[in-house]
Amino acid sequence: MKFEEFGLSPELLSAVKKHGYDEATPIQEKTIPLIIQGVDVIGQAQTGTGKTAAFGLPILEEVDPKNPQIQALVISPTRELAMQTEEELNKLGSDKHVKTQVVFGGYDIRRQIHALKEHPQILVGTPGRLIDHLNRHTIDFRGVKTLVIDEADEMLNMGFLEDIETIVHYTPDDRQTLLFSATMPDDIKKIGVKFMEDPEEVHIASKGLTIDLVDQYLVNTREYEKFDAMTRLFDVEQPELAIVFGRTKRRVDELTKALQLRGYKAAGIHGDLDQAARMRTLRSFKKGELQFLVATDVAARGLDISGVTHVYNYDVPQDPESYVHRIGRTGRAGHHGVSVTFVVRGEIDYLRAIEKLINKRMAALKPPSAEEAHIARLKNAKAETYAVLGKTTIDNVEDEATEIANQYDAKLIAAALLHALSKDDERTRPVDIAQEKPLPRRHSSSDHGHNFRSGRSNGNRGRNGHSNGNRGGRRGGFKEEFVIDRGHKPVDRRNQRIQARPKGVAKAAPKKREFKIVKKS
Ligand SMILES: Nc1ncnc2c1ncn2[C@@H]1O[C@H](COP(=O)(O)OP(=O)(O)OP(=O)(O)O)[C@@H](O)[C@H]1O
Repeated sequence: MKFEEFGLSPELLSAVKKHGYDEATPIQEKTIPLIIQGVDVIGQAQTGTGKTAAFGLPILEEVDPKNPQIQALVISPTRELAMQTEEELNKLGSDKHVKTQVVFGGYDIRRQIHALKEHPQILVGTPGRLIDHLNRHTIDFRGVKTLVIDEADEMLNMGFLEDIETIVHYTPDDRQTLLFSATMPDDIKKIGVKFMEDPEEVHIASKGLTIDLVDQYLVNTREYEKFDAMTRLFDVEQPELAIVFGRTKRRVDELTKALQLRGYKAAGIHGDLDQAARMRTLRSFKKGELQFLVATDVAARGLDISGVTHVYNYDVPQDPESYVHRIGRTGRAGHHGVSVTFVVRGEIDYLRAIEKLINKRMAALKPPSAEEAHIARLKNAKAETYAVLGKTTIDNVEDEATEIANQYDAKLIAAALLHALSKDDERTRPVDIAQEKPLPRRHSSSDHGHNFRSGRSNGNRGRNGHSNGNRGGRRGGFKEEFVIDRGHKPVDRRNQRIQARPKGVAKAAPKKREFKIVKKS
């Protein structure tokens, strides 16, 4: 279906064209007309299939650029995703002169307050910072006509739910509410429906939850062999741009250091890094200056980085939905991708739960041996040698080149080049990665990952926030003392409450929250 058929205004159609969109994707085709009609919508479609524009375009259609109020609010789970969504809405709305703004933690709030005085019509934000602004009366949601809860199943899970309830209380009752995600477990959907009125559900039917464009493999391995298995695969597969997911922040730090030690261009991203460092890393990765982005689940949802060819799950994700989102960072917008998930004995139940959710068996991949990896590196070094020779001239190095050629045999010189380019020594350096125990046994393989047996796994130290998926007790069987706005530093909100409501909003202030570590037995 062509975008013209939606009856969108010419300013939006020109922006869509500039964006290079020709045909609407299935989720766009189904949801755009409904949203324009004002219906509440639950939109579920596979990763990378254009859900942002599916809610963005109809919102932009309805926004009045002459009205200075915030007319649409989009809540996102991570800062990076909030930024990306705002950028996309900004581009699509630029010809219509719609003002957009993003607010998230880790940045000077005064600057955001200053920018809010420009009166954006669309605001995108992460829950923690939106609540900060509500506390300070620096945002007013009385003009909100449409509320979007993006990555809705994540946002309505225990870790975020209270924040969402708080924010929703500040928006008008007659607003339109939209929930979007690639995954939507029934129990979470039931919670979402409470914020909606007669919602229409749009589920783009497909064989499975994951995109067919991603070839999904698994590697059965042992914990102590995992890193070598993964790097040997790198040497054989030569991924152009890859994301490696680790379960915890410590894991991400260790993997990043170890990859760097072995000469890979890698950098890590997780919630304990300051925002400037996170953004720097993401920018370098997008520019292709890094080959590997090592990340916790902070990068699992929504991030649209073109050219990601491979996703490696160094640790099997704790909940199956997380798997869908992680591997959805590749195979986007019609491109092909590969995912590899490493599974240690004792975590097979998790693999089965994933396979059940995605309705697909992953193909087992035998990790390359040290010899096979060496041969692959040599093959690449040979290709590189020819490429280098093809563009090398004697200019500027004549004397030195003659000196070396007089002393050494040509074969030896070629061997030196091959050794240097294959990085054989670097690639086999010993590294130090703490061995983690497997995840605790799954309680049930039919619960879609939302009801794990109690207690922490040894690898998941308590306040890891998003990285262990145990934010609110629902998944991990314990309540955390800290609420984490995904990717933010832990915020102790035990004594925090909303102090006041914006004028004229007759909603009860939410109850004081108490977060304690409570191990369920
Ligand atoms: N109609 C279209 N034609 C071509 N490309 C599109 C179209 N709509 C969106 N895209 C592009 O597809 C990519 C994925 O879109 P988007 O990030 O909205 O996916 P998503 O469904 O929200 O994914 P996720 O579930 O991972 O958040 C983006 O680069 C976007 O610009």
